[in-house]
Amino acid sequence: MSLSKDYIETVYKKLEERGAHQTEFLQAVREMFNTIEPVIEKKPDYIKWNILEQLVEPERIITFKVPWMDQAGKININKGYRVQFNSAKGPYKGGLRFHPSVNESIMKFLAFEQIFKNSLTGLPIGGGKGGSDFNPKGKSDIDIMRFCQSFMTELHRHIGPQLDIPAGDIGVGAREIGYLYGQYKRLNGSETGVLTGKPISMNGSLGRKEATGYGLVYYTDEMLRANGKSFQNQKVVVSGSGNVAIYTIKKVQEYGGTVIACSDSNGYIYDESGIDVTLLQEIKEIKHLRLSQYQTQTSHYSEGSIWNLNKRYDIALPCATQNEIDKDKAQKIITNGAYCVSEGANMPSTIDAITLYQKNKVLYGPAKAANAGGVATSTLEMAQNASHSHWPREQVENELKAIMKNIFDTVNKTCETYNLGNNYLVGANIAAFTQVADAMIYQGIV
Ligand SMILES: NC(=O)C1=CN([C@@H]2O[C@H](COP(=O)(O)OP(=O)(O)OC[C@H]3O[C@@H](n4cnc5c(N)ncnc54)[C@H](O)[C@@H]3O)[C@@H](O)[C@H]2O)C=CC1
Ligand SMILES: O=C(O)CCC(=O)C(=O)O
Repeated sequence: MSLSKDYIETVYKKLEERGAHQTEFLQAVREMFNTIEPVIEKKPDYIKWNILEQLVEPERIITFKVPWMDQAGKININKGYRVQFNSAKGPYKGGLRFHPSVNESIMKFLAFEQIFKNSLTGLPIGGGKGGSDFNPKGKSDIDIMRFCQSFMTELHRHIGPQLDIPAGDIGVGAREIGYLYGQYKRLNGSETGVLTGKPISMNGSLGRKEATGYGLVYYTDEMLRANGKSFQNQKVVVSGSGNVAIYTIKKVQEYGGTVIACSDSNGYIYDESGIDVTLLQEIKEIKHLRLSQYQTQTSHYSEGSIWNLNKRYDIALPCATQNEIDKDKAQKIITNGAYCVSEGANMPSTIDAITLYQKNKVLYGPAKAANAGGVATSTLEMAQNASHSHWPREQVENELKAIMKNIFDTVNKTCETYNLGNNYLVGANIAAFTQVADAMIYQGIV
């Protein structure tokens, strides 16, 4: 075994021994560690500074109790988290997730991914993530507000515009960010730059809501065009029907593709003539109903995973949740004819699924590059708040487009430098890792 391989495996083994039960976090680290041997080999300083061991240990994990009384007078207790993982590139930045599956492993994997994603944007932001095992599904506005107020009553002392700037993720949209900000303001006074993804009337940025989905399509379009293809006349499957999925579907349609299926956690709709995104928005974004309520003359609803669909399509855009595509589902996607998988969700593909994409020469856009448009636009929101300005939609969208193109160019150039062909996963990981690791070395042992 080479010195660098030996170093990588020693650090991983130690991490595994210390927390074997944190499977999602270990998976995210394994996926990164599988790809960085060439840079560790090239730069002995990474071993000298023990960068990998420094990198996998969060700078701080805040865990707290979130007690709240619901409308019926029942007292509920949830767990709250904020993982402040790495600040080498700037203040901690990353979303909040409210979902019953939330635990420390999921928070750590998301924060770990965020470090590298944020670095790829080229903007001065470190990596963090937070959330709660609170389930917002089916809750009234009053219950959501009470939970958010209690959550922020603790979180407010750990965040700030120069320290840590949370935003949304699964289960946290503009409504939740609004309630969280209201409580922050009661406790600390006006400080608009402390949260992003705010409603527009509360100094949020135009274009933030659409940014992750639009950014995914901009990034994927760059990747397709670099390989002589485009969205034009392509059949596309998008998982999820939340924030990222809806704006992905919208932009794919603008780019000439047809989205034939989308899903929620219960099932999926299939419509060969294309999803009616206006109807989808009405059902999911406005009325917060189940996807089974979507009905047109040509649509069919089925229970189960969308990745079990047996139809021919060209491009798969997973936009729901982690590990939604395992090896068998990846095989099905390939058998259905898809030549491109590009990720809107964080870590939607297992390591075995990724290996299968690579064996079958599937064009693969890894999440940390492909879905970076949301956090990039959050940083544009921070810039607007800090300069007491409000940019027109066109300005935000142009900046987002330029950032996504720049991310693809950086990844592509790294592929050229390291002779990786179009292995964009390794290109993205190496480009992101070197940025963060070099910044850490400049700052010494901190
Ligand atoms: N909102 C943002 O700006 C960003 C979100 N992401 C990632 O995108 C993904 C989706 O997030 P959002 O759209 O913001 O959340 P959301 O809460 O608006 O929507 C989540 C969607 O995923 C579906 N879903 C959740 N669990 C599922 C499961 N086990 N199986 C199938 N479907 C499931 C839900 O039904 C819903 O349609 C997540 O992985 C998130 O981390 C990534 C970058 C930024
Ligand atoms: O907008 C942000 O700060 C965070 C977005 C996010 O959570 C993500 O990129 O996964």
